[in-house]
Amino acid sequence: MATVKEEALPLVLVHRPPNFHFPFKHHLQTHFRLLDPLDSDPPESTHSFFSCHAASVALQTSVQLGGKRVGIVGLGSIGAKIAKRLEPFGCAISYNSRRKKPSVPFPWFKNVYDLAVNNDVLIVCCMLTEESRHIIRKDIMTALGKEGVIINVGRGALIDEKELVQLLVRGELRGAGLDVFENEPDVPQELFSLKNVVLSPHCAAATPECFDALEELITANLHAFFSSKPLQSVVELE
Ligand SMILES: NC(=O)C1=CN([C@@H]2O[C@H](COP(=O)(O)OP(=O)(O)OC[C@H]3O[C@@H](n4cnc5c(N)ncnc54)[C@H](O)[C@@H]3O)[C@@H](O)[C@H]2O)C=CC1
Ligand SMILES: O=CC(=O)O
Repeated sequence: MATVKEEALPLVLVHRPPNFHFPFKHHLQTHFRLLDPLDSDPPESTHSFFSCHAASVALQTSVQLGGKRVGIVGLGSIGAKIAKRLEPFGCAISYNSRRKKPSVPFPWFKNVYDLAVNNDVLIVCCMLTEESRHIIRKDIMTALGKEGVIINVGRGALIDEKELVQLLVRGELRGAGLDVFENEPDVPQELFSLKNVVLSPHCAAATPECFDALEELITANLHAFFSSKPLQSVVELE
């Protein structure tokens, strides 16, 4: 059997191209379920502050999406599409990324603390690296304030989960929508009994359409690679 020396293998990293269609309906359902009090049909796997309570309770505790200041942590492929869909609801979008993106019209905050101070909602969708681990620390969540809502569809370890749970338990955050957890599949028990939290089991991308699209992308990249053609969505290492 022919063998290839490890050092002879070229390493090419690819990621999803900007036009890669994730099932954003699903992603945004995750967000809107938390933010839209009119949503009355969450899957059974989730419990919702807004939808699992009597209408009278929900009325006192509803959050209106329109007009909210939404800060996006990581304005990549997913973040940009979330912004595009939130704008028509009248949300004021701003973002944090390592560098300002010249083609993006939204205000950029150089650090996550300032983003938190200036927003009502934080949506976390940056990649997890050593640099971004616990990018959402206690002081960031405290800066967001008691009326603040945090949504995480990126990776659990982007948020200091212990601190998040404590703040939610003590009512020092208004709510959270979490698709990802720091030690999956373990989810902190406290979260299950909180009424101001929406949980989903890391399923924001789990649709047949998404998996078909991923398969197509991987196949196209392999074809391109073995025919010495340009690959789609090559990761530029900085
Ligand atoms: N919950 C789920 O099912 C899914 C979760 N994901 C997660 O969402 C992440 C984002 O996905 P895409 O938007 O497709 O990736 P992307 O690569 O297009 O965007 C990631 C963004 O994060 C930014 N970023 C990296 N380090 C940062 C830092 N230290 N501070 C601020 N921003 C930083 C990058 O500049 C980039 O704009 C993925 O890395 C993955 O972990 C992705 C798909 C499904
Ligand atoms: O979490 C899922 C992913 O595709 O990344």
